[in-house]
Amino acid sequence: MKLKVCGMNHNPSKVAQLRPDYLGFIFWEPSARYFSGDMPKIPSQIKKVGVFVDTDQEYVLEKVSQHQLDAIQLHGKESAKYCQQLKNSFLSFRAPSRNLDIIKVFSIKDDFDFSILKDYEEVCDFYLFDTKGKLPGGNGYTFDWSVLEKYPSQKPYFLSGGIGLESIQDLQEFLSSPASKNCYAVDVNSKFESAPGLKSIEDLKTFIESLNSIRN
Ligand SMILES: O=C(O)c1ccccc1N[C@@H]1O[C@H](COP(=O)(O)O)[C@@H](O)[C@H]1O
Repeated sequence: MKLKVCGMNHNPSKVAQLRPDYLGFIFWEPSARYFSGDMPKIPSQIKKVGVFVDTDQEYVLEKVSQHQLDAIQLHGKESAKYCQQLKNSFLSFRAPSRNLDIIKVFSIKDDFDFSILKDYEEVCDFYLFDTKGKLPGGNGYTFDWSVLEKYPSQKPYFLSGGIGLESIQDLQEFLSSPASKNCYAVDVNSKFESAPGLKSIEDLKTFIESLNSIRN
């Protein structure tokens, strides 16, 4: 099980020392976690993810290039066509040896119509399931993960939305259930903060230890 820590702002280098698989940077200006600084040096094995919400493709590509992003997380209502166009544009301006993964987010309230995924199957690399809330993301609430029992795809997905230290037992149960078959990564954000964008290193350490014990 991979781990993504999102909403990097004030202490990304400290979080990077914990060696998560992914670090997320929010490029949606209204967010309290909006990242506008210089990218610190991050070990190359940690993938840098840019999080965008219904924005111009030029802006996305500019950030990809400026910060050498490895993946983009599309956290709005981006269409499958938008995802395809982004991938094509990226391929046309980047050396083919570099990759850009597209993570398309879908927000879940009580139930979810998985038929919507059909259009995205060919044009993104991962899905991410978050909780529907007032904001596009970072709401800090979990959704009922049993919805994923009906997940119809083989595509790996990130499990997100309000995951915190108190979620460990639920995670353990979920990850040993058939519903988690294609769960590729756990994504954490606001539940590990003492202020927006300032991650609690001690809490993350505790979480990583627990996640590792579930993984083994
Ligand atoms: O965190 C934000 O401010 C944010 C703003 C706009 C889009 C996405 C955002 N965060 C993403 O939301 C999920 C869930 O976060 P949480 O655990 O509920 O706080 C996470 O993937 C973040 O990348």
